[in-house]
Amino acid sequence: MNRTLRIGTRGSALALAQTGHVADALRAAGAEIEIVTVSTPGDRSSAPIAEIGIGVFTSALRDALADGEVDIAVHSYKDLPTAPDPRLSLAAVPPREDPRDALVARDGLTLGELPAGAKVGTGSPRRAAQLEALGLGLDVVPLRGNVDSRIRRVADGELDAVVLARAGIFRLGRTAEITETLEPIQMLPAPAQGALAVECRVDDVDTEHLLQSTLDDSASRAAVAAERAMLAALEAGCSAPVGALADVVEDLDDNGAVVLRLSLRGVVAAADGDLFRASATGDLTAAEELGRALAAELLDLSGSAAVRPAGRS
Ligand SMILES: NCc1[nH]cc(CCC(=O)O)c1CC(=O)O
Repeated sequence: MNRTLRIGTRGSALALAQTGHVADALRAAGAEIEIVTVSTPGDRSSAPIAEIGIGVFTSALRDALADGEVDIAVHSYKDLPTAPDPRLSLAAVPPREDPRDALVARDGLTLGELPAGAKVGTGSPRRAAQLEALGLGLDVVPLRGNVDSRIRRVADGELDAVVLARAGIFRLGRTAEITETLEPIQMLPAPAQGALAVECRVDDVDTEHLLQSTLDDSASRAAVAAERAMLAALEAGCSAPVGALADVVEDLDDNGAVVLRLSLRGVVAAADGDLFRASATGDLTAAEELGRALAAELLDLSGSAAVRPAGRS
C-alpha cells in the first residue's frame, strides 16, 4: 500500500498519546502515516457528560472519517455509543491496558485512609454510585475536564482525591501519581475501559486488513464485546449507571484440554443507591451472547429500581 494514511484524533493529550501509539505500530509495519487533529463538541463544552450526551467526543471524528477527511479514527472504546455506525468498520481492538480505575489522592492516601467527609471528585455516575456504596462517608463531588486538570484539583488542595481510569493515567506517563489501583470488587470499570477502537471506512478493505493484521488482539476484542453487549442490552431496558469487566480465563474442555473462556462481571446502580451485581462465564467465541445473558439477569435482579438518569464513563 503506497498512499499516506491520515489518522484522525481528538486533540487532548490522552487522545494524542493513544493515536501516537497506533501510528507508531502502523509505521513499524511499513505504512506512511499522517496525524490529523479533529475538534469535537465534547472538547469545547464543560457541561456534565450526562447532559451533553454520549458520543460527544466521537461523532465529529466518525463524520470526518466517513466523509474521507481522514482514513483511520482512534477512539477510547468506552466513549463510543453502543449503536454500530454502518459507514465504518471497527477494524482493530489493540491489546487492552489495565481496565481498572485508580485513585489519585493527597498525601499518598488510599480510599480506606481518606477521612469521612473527604471530597472525592468524579463526573461518572458509575464511579459515584460505587464510591457511595462503600459506606466510607465520602463526599462525592461532580468533576469534568481532562486527566491533567482533574489531577490538578487534588494538587491544588481543592479536592482530597479523584478517581480516573488507570489506562488514561498510564498512557500519559503519570502512574507515579496513582495512590491506589481500585479492585473491581470495589469499583467495576466502565464497559471497554482501557481499550481502544480503531476504525476505517467500511469500503476501505486495504486499510481494514492493515489495521486488523497489525493491531487487533482477539482476546481484548472478545472481552470488550461481552462488556459492550451487556451495556447495550441494559441501555434498552434501563438507564442506570453500568460497570462491566470480562477477563479471559483458562478452563478445561470435556476432553481435559485447556480452553480460553470469558468470565464477565456486571454491576448496575439503582436510583436509591443500591447496587445489583451478577457474573457469568462463557465461550470466547460467544462473547455477545454472554453479555446479553448477564444483562437479562441484571435487569431481572434490579427490576424497576434501575431508573437513575443515564450516564457513562
Ligand atoms: N470519559 C473520558 C475518558 N475516556 C477514556 C478515558 C481513559 C482511557 C480509557 O478508559 O481507555 C477517559 C478518562 C477517564 O475515564 O479517566
